[in-house]
Amino acid sequence: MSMVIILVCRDSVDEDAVLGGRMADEDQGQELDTKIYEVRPSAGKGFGVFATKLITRGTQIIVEEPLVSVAMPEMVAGKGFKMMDMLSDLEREFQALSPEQQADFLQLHDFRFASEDKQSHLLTIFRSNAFNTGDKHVGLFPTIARINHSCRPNSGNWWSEKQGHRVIYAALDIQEGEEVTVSYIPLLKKSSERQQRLGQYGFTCDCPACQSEPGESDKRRVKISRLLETLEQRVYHPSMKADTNEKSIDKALSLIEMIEEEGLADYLHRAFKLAALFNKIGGHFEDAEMWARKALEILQWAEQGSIEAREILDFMESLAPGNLKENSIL
Ligand SMILES: C[S@@+](CC[C@H](N)C(=O)[O-])C[C@H]1O[C@@H](n2cnc3c(N)ncnc32)[C@H](O)[C@@H]1O
Repeated sequence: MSMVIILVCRDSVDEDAVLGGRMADEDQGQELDTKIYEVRPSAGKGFGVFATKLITRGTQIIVEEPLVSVAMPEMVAGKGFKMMDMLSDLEREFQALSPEQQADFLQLHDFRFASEDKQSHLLTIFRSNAFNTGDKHVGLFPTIARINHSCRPNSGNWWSEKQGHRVIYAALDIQEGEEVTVSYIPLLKKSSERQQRLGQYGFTCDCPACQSEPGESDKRRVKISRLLETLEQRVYHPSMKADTNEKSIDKALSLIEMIEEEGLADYLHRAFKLAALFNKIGGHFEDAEMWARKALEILQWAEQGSIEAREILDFMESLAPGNLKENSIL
């Protein structure tokens, strides 16, 4: 749902250490269980985050505020972010940290290209680990930074503007001992494009999607991407023809199936929402409510009162018999 903007981390860590993380989320009135994960070495990937017991889908695994957050540097087409513009902000933020926090920062992965041997470590560590903190800022989350990438991740990743924290939640059941994974990049791309993006992080992904039968997964992802885009446009300009809307419902259902087959759980809420909207347009209010409820469930795993979750709640309210004559989609 929310995405890493950054570059790479290198694979040279002190493999003796096992780290813990901050796990209390008082704002959401929820005590998170500190023992559900541990940070430990992950073969060939440096550190990783692992489930220490079954983590059922929907569980918030990590809720973390950024240690530092700075304005996003300007993006230059074809060249990426102007990282040097960020350095002075980063140095100022770093100086304001306690010695322990500075140590937490400096322990994180530090990927640098060969041409960067003189580059500031603050900058390369930050670049290797940072996640968005809103549309215009980017920050460092020391525990979340230990989560490795998969193109078929088992966890979702959400920035809460209201709470000022990032949430990692289980999008699927995660078995005891299984590694917790998120995606660093947009996933509705072919494997070759994904690998190119991940090259900036200094590794080649060997997740099940990247190892699967060449072509199959790529084709499905391209199809999912096109269908999502088409249906998300069409739903706000629905056809007056009943059979066209019925076809859109079928397409939304096949979208859900493809997303499930491809193991992209983090994209499901968008497809559920489409199924809900097209069912309402088609006058199938019970089905509309059922799909809306599924979308809401996922959105609420990440954040109870988000704008997106409230939109779905409003939609569900609009399905009540007295409200239907309004005839708006949401
Ligand atoms: C944000 S850090 C993740 C945590 C890191 N493994 C650590 O030890 O702190 C990103 C770095 O982890 C490694 N990494 C992440 N996902 C990986 C994957 N799927 N395969 C291999 N290495 C991966 C790469 O070195 C990457 O630059």
